[in-house]
Amino acid sequence: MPGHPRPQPVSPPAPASSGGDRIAAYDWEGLAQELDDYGCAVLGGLLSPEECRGIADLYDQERHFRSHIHMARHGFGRGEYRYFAYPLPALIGELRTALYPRLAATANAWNERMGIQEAYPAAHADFLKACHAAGQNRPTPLLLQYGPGDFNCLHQDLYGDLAFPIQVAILLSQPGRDFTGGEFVLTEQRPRMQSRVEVVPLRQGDAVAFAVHNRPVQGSRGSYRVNLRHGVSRVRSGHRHTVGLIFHDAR
Ligand SMILES: O=C(O)CCC(=O)C(=O)O
Ligand SMILES: [Fe+2]
Repeated sequence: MPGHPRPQPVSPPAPASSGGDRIAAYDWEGLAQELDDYGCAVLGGLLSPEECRGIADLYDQERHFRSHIHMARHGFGRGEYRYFAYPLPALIGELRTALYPRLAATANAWNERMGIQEAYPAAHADFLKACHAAGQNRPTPLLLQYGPGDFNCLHQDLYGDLAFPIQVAILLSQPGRDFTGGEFVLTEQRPRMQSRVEVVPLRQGDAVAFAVHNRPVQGSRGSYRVNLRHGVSRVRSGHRHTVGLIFHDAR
């Protein structure tokens, strides 16, 4: 149109990189240090807003899931979630497989410091084989949905004897626009001391990796073991979706 700058041709969107490439691009030395220091670490911008919406939209498509939990019925809080069925959506499966070896390095170092004999294999497929041999066959990645007033009580996602000690949650909604409140929180119970709390600020598409159960903390006289729980504070308005990536299968 005369007098108007010509719109630039719209270039096709860059093809999304695979889950594996994305995970490899993070500074894992830095993330491992954060996990050691605080029991949690944030992977900023793991998913694009479009991917977040695409995954959140799966919530109403029954065929992707094996079970549906209403948290209030179990005393878990208020809100609901669904466990994915196998096969997992491709991106979720790729991210879980690619995250595992990075987190296993930290998990193995923690076990050594805590005097726990167990060592996690380098490949997720091998860890899943061990889960299956222990009778834990059901997939645990989940999609959570919170509305106004909903919250997730402090808990630990342990589903059998075999448990991988670090898990990941990805925020799919945009704080401030889609919801308010609904902060991800972690508590750390320390032996003979008062508990410590961590509130993790997340943007849409950010992931937080965190200790599920126990981790070692460096004290002035060696390491001591702390007991963690995670949860979500009350959603004050709007709707909040997250994906949880748990690395052990469930009994
Ligand atoms: O909704 C959240 O941020 C936490 C969900 C959760 O408990 C989990 O992924 O295990
Ligand atoms: Fe959880």
